[in-house]
Amino acid sequence: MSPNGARPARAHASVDNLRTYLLAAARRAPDRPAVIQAAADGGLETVTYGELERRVDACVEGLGALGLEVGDRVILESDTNADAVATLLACATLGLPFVPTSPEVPDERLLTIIDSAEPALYLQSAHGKRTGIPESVGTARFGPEGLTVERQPLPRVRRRRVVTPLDTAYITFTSGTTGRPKGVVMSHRGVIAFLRGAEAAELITSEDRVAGTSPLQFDFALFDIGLALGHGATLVPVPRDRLNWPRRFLSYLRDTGATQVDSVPSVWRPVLQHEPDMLAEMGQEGILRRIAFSGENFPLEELRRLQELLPKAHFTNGYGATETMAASITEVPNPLPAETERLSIGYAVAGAEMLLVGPDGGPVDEPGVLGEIYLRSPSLFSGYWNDPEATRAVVVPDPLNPRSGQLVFKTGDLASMGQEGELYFHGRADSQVQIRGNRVELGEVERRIGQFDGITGAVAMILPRPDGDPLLHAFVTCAPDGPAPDAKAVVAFCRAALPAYMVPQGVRVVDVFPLTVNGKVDRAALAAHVAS
Ligand SMILES: Nc1ncnc2c1ncn2[C@@H]1O[C@H](COS(=O)(=O)NC(=O)C[C@H](N)c2ccccc2)[C@@H](O)[C@H]1O
Repeated sequence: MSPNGARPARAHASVDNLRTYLLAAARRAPDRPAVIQAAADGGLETVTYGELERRVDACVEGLGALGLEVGDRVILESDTNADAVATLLACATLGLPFVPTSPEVPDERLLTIIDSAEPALYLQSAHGKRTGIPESVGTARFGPEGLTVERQPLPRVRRRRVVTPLDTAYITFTSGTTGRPKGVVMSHRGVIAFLRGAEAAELITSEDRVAGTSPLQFDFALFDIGLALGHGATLVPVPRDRLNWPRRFLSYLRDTGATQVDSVPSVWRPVLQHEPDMLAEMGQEGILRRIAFSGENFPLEELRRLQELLPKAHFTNGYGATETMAASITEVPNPLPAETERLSIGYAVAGAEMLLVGPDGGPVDEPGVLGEIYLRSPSLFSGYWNDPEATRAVVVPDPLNPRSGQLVFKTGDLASMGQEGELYFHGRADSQVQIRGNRVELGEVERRIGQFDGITGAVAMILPRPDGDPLLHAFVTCAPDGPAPDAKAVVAFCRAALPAYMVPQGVRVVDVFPLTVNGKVDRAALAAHVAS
């Protein structure tokens, strides 16, 4: 018998733990819908807060019998749905960090994550198809009635008796520009500090139905789960296959009664291209109260078109990194004023603060001057999994008061400040390059190209060349019914308005922009186009 008896450690109900925070509504109103989702028979299924808590406890019982220790990692592979939410809350109850992944993640990437995280257990749903999980990892399937164990986890010594707010809620592996994935370790205290700060933005009420469109390994999905359940509202996970068919996507939003849609900008691109009329109908009915987006800049031409179709909707720009869950939530005026050339990322959520720091390491406090965003936040991550060096590079002493011991997050993002101290995003610091000694504003190049008749989207990027100046290249999408724009004409159009060093040397038309698994424009894939 282990020293603290057979009972696994638990979180005290009165302290910050993802389970207690997200199931608070279950005690207040157990019969309210927590999740509305696609059912196996093709219809819709409603899972109430009471039923969700029952499923959580069934999973806690199954997990508790495996003899795992607080801190043991559990890979959770699933689409976003009620059972995935119940399983991650069961992990939280027992202090088991969940590592979210989804069925679309390729085998070798999952194996890389398993190699790094060394999980005790791998969980997939009853009909999950993944095979080849290493022998060192226990395997089980989760469902509404709890767990079905296939392979017991290896026995481990257990010493912990209590799950504390500092313990890890989840570890999200980001693609990491260096290729080796970095595990962002997020504590219960960090996640809940962010969700509490987000409450002050008053995005939703308990009457809302929040449609989430992100895969589980993208913390936007965890933001949707946290926002919806934290407010006693209803989460409406949109199945992946619905996202690929605009008509089916819009029908699903209508059938589920979604009042808000949370997504990366690219989710709207096919809808704008193929189903503007259906969207306009829904816009007139005013059923979509809010469109919330995050992850990357929303191209202004596309955002303006979306606003024209949804004149009654509120638009919200969520900015920030997984390392702090997010940083700011900013209302975007609808319609966007004609002269607006750059979206505001406003001010940090309640309880946090965005600082602008100049190249000299000192504060930037004059409007219009570029600086790097440093974020002071209680939702700062615990560090990168097993990578103290990478952690030290971004978790740094407060630049304004280095002796205080307070640590802030060095975001790697550039921004400038407006007249009221609100911030405007200018891109990644590491994507700022000089061409012939001039800093290139890729956003400006993209905006100019986007104004060319018939072009519906533009992505500009710098391709470093071994010998000589980097190459400025642009990729464009165009209206399906229009003629493909002539590359030379586009270059001339840029030359008429941009300084020479910001005129792209090459313009290539693509059908659609390639996307990463999280739905962001896959710039590496575009760059490979040019290399080929
Ligand atoms: N609204 C933006 N405009 C423009 N560039 C952006 C924006 N949101 C991120 N980014 C960029 O994406 C980076 C962070 O990427 S990430 O770690 O994968 N996290 C995300 O993309 C989503 C983020 N965790 C989140 C989740 C939920 C709500 C809000 C924000 C930022 O450093 C920015 O460079």
